[in-house]
Amino acid sequence: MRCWHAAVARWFGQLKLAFEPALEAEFERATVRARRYRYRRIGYLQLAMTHVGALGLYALLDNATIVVLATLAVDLFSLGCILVLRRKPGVFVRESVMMAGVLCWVLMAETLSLYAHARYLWIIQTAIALQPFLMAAAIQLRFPYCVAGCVATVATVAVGNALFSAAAPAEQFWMALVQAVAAMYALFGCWRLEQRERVNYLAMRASEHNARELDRLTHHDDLTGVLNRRGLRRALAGLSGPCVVVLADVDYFKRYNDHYGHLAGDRCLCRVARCLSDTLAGDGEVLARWGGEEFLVIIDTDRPEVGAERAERMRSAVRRLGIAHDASPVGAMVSISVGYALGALDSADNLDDLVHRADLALYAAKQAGRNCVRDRPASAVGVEGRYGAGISRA
Ligand SMILES: Nc1nc2c(ncn2[C@@H]2O[C@H](COP(=O)(O)OP(=O)(O)OP(=O)(O)O)[C@@H](O)[C@H]2O)c(=O)[nH]1
Repeated sequence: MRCWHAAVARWFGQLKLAFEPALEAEFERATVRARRYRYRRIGYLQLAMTHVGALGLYALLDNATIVVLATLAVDLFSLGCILVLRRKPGVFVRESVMMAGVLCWVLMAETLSLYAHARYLWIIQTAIALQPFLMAAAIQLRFPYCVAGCVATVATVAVGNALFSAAAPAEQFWMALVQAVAAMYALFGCWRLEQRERVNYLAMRASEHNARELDRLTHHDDLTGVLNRRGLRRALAGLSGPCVVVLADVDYFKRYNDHYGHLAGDRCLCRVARCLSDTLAGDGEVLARWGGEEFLVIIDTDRPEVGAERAERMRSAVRRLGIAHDASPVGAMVSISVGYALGALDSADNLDDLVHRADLALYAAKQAGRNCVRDRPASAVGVEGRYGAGISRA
């Protein structure tokens, strides 16, 4: 019993076609190219089919002029559709034009049926009944437009039959039945195809999201969101030339963890990472978490003074954050020590060498009392002395 209920609920759930509006617009954007391409292809197909159909009608009808005129009308309409589609119209114009293209066929068949011998009428009427099939199976109009198209087709045929058809009432009833079944089938087919397309779209979206997430996890640090080592190597792949490597390390971070707890330590690292990221000047600069509480910045420059300026900017920015660190001997606030080195990046392979040189400078900064900047090799930059008060030169 429950199974039965669940199946019905699932089926009704599947009947829903609509995404929320934002997703609807995204779906339209994602599928519009394929749709335009398919519609154009159908336009060309319709041109070819019109001519094949015209040959058949020529054999059925005595009146050649009306066949030529009807063929010409459909030709012009098909070409018009193709031209409109080339101009990349919005969804309303695009779907309406295609729907009108189908109706054009219906009208042509209705007009021709006026001139048909009574014994051929059923052929033409069946052709009319097949129009909604064409819509659903080949054109695959968006569902609301398919509904409008089917209603318009059935109405056109009903009015045409009532006013002009020479068929007997019993024949008219069977023809109407065939058309109704065809229209229902078309609606169902169109709904099913669009439903599939939507489900596929959602699956594609989910897999793209997963791929992005995998990429993010592989190349970014989970805690701070900045690049990790692997991400940094990828960002540097293919780059070569002079650069400045800046290595920053949070001072007395073990004490911070011990004093405030590991979670607070995590939050502190996140704030420091965001702060360092804000100090980057643009495309030529990359920030990564090198490990634990160490951050690395690569600056695409051959001028050591740029490295000195950027390193000092990082140091003072972190200090300005004003994160309390009661266990730190360096002014009861979180601070970083920074070392930088100028070098040449031949490939991502010699990155370790450059980092090693920056690490030596960082070591010098730690030796100098922390919360300061040093370069590599011995020529220390007394940053506080140069940019402000406090830490002395090593
Ligand atoms: N909360 C937190 N702590 C971390 C993380 N990664 C590394 N640490 C801690 O960072 C601390 C680094 O300590 P040390 O290498 O001794 O350096 P320090 O205490 O900062 O001292 P100096 O660098 O010499 O100023 C260790 O206690 C690590 O546990 C992390 O992701 N989160």
